[in-house]
Amino acid sequence: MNTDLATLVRAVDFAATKHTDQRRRNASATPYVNHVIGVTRILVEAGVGDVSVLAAALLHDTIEDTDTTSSEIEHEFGVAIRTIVDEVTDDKSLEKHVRKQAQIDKAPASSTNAKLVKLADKIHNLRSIEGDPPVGWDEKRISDYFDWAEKVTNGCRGVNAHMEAILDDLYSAHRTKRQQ
Ligand SMILES: Nc1nc2c(ncn2[C@@H]2O[C@H](COP(=O)(O)OP(=O)(O)O)[C@@H](OP(=O)(O)OP(=O)(O)O)[C@H]2O)c(=O)[nH]1
Repeated sequence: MNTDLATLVRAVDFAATKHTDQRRRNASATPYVNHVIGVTRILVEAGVGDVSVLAAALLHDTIEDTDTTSSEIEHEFGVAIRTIVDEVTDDKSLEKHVRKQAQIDKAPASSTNAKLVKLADKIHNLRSIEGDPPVGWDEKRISDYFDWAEKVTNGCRGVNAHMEAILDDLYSAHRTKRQQ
């Protein structure tokens, strides 16, 4: 058996099961699992082939947004994948502004693997905000998200030129749009 392929298929199955009742906040309420699959696709297209990073991308919102525990991830997928998922998991018990600041503060000292997942995650969120924003988000909320995401991803630079170039283009296009 190809164990890397098996790990990835188990991760996508696990994520689809855990996120089964969740939807994104866009108008068409896209199934949540589309986000984590999209994030993983961005990594693959950026040349990332490490199965631990790809599996962690598929699982990156399971602890934060479902009943999944860190030990469950470790039991199912091992320590390496659990470590990356833990690193990119926000502490939802914190107040929103503290949690958002923590992402900015934690980014520079994160592992390379966690930075890769963060960059892809933000690319997917920013692209979807441009084309199909969460319901109720006005121009200011969108701009605030771009500004915050830029601070987080600035702390993740130096790990993947392809994704960093995509982000540069997204931030620059958004600035141009804002000035019009
Ligand atoms: N663009 C977009 N985002 C959506 C959508 N549905 C849910 N989200 C999530 O909403 C978060 C951004 O909304 P905020 O109001 O800033 O944050 P909050 O949900 O954490 O309070 C993102 O999480 P994040 O904390 O930035 O990243 P993550 O680490 O949770 O992925 C994103 O994953 C959607 O339809 N479009």
